Amino acid sequence: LVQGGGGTGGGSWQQQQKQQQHQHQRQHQRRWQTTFQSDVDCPQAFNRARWLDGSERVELAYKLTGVATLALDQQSDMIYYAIASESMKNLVSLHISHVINIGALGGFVYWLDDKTGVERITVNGDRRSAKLQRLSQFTGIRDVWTPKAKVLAVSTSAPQFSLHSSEGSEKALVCDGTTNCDHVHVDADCCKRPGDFQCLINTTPLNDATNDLSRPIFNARPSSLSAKPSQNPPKKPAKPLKKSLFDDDLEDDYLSCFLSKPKPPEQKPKSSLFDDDDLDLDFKYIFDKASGHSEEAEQHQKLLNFDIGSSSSGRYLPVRFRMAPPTVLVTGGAGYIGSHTVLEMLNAGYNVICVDNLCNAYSSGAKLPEALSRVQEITGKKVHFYRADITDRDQVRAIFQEHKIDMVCHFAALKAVGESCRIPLQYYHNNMTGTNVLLEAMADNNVFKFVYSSSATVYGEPKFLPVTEEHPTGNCTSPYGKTKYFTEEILKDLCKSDKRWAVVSLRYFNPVGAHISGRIGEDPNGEPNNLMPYIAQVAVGRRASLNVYGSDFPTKDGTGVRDYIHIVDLAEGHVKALDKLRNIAETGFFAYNLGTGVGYSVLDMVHGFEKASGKKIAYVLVDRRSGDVATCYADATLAEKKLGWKAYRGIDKMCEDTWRWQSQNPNGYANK
Ligand SMILES: O=c1ccn([C@@H]2O[C@H](COP(=O)(O)OP(=O)(O)O[C@H]3O[C@H](CO)[C@H](O)[C@H](O)[C@H]3O)[C@@H](O)[C@H]2O)c(=O)[nH]1
Repeated sequence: LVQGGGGTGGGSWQQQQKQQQHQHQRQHQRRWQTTFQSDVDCPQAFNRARWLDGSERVELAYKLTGVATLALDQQSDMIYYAIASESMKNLVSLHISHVINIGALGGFVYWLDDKTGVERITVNGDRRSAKLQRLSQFTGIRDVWTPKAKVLAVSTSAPQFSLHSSEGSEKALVCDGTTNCDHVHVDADCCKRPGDFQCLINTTPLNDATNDLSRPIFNARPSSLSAKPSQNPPKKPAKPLKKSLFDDDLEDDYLSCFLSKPKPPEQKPKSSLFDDDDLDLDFKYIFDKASGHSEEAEQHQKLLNFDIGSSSSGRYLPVRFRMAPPTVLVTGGAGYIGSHTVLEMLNAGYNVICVDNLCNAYSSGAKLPEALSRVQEITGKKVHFYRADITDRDQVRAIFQEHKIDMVCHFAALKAVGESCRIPLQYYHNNMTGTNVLLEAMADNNVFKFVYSSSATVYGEPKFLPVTEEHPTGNCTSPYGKTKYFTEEILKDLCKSDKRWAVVSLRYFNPVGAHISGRIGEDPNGEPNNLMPYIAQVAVGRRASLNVYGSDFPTKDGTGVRDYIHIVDLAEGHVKALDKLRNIAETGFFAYNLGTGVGYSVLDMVHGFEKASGKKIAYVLVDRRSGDVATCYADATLAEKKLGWKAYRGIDKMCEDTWRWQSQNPNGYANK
């Protein structure tokens, strides 16, 4: 995955280090023409790599991120060095995505696939054939082709961006200034003509009269470029090339591209880009439509996680944009937390593939487990589902073979504290071996972004409150808790051993509640272990009364105090974690508490539920349950700071939503 231009990076870095940057710019004015003027987040790797030149810089970014970054403007030889160098040997495909920088091909996208070397180049636009063929000869790359790309452009710091139709004057897409534009508003009236589009990266507000919006950056019309396969394997250069690969008429070529008036499409594409009036098209949709057939659509999807190049003019700025969402494998996706998270992920535009062995999820025997079928019904989006066990290596590998997975969100685990004391081996096998199998399959398939479903249980008995992420971990009493703790340790070791891993471990406090629709919720097998489903089942008449474990804790009413968090808040936390992983090249292990920071007692929850349901909850005060602590609640400020996430649904909402689910589904999904 590559962002082009010597100026990879963005303004957060620039803002922090303006002085250094100016110095850097002066020093490298010729070599690195691109300036850094956007306020988009600058991926960490780019920051770290910024003082290195040439292929060194590229290689460093690659090592740090597993993502190839080619930074080039006038130093196009760098492509050659980078491809030929040892550290890039795993590259199989190169996508030349974008042309902005004067005198250079401004953006290059690589994606890793296999360990066989670069095999394919794709390019957006139709003006690079000579260069690509030369690149093909130099590298032995077998296939050079041009997809029918429709190129999109977005702005960063500007309050709006625009994508113009081929006439160059009408607004096609408008998005309000965010750097992460999954969904854009499409003005269907001016998007109906098929085929070609021009990009404008508009760095100033649209109402700025000085900004000429009709000026195209380049023409993204497809061409029929193809190069002959080369028989020769890639050769390492004996010495650096004297001439640039792309030193011929590039600048002219670029300029003509930049300034030329678009030609009408040579042939009518099979379908219009925007052949309906849907005003909420997302980029994936656009690309699926644009590419006309599935392989190209799939290729396009691979190109979507990149930051687009920058220009030295200051007029066109580096942009992070996404034309289609990544594909996330969700293990345990049919469970309580999994299904709610899948729903939020779909709403956020992710493609989701679920795997679940259904050991704790209801299925009527239909293709989809009931919870996921309802998630599809609520979202109107498709979920791919595999009934499979993550401890089964072959099954897991088969899923990775079948799909191009970008990230993994791992919920699949056994979770009952008491049961884990009775059958610890099953817990260790399922929770830890399963995770190892998954991680191995990920690494084998070059997938290194992982969101882990952890728990406040890793803190053991709190030594201080609220519990921050700095609180020591590992003092867990149950085998279940230990599996969460050990897995976190494995993940930390993994991140230390290989800098490509980016892991977010989310430490949940006490998830409760249900989706507002009342269609999905918590449906435990047998007698509930946890408080909220127990209360709900008493309210609905399935159980006679609640046992309140302990009334002599040093708390306001003697009952245990916990940090209950609404399941939808929790699910949104996962989406934020995925967003972080997909947008930032930073790697390593990160743990965040997901809680509200507020503690409620057992009796608070009972009374809250009575209020929401209008039902009396019968309860009996009994002895403490072994292993229960008096009070536990989170400091969740780190998640707010780093993920931009905060829980905002309170106890009333938690109880209301649980009741809606339980009263509409008194016997859970089976509804017997
Ligand atoms: O029938 C019940 C069930 C629970 N409780 C009380 O309700 C509170 C919450 O208990 P839960 O079982 O709902 O939740 P825990 O805090 O014990 O455990 C939860 O949070 C832990 C982390 O703190 C782990 O993640 C664990 O898996 C998860 O269930 C505790 O004071 C408990 O004693 C009752 O009084 N009666």
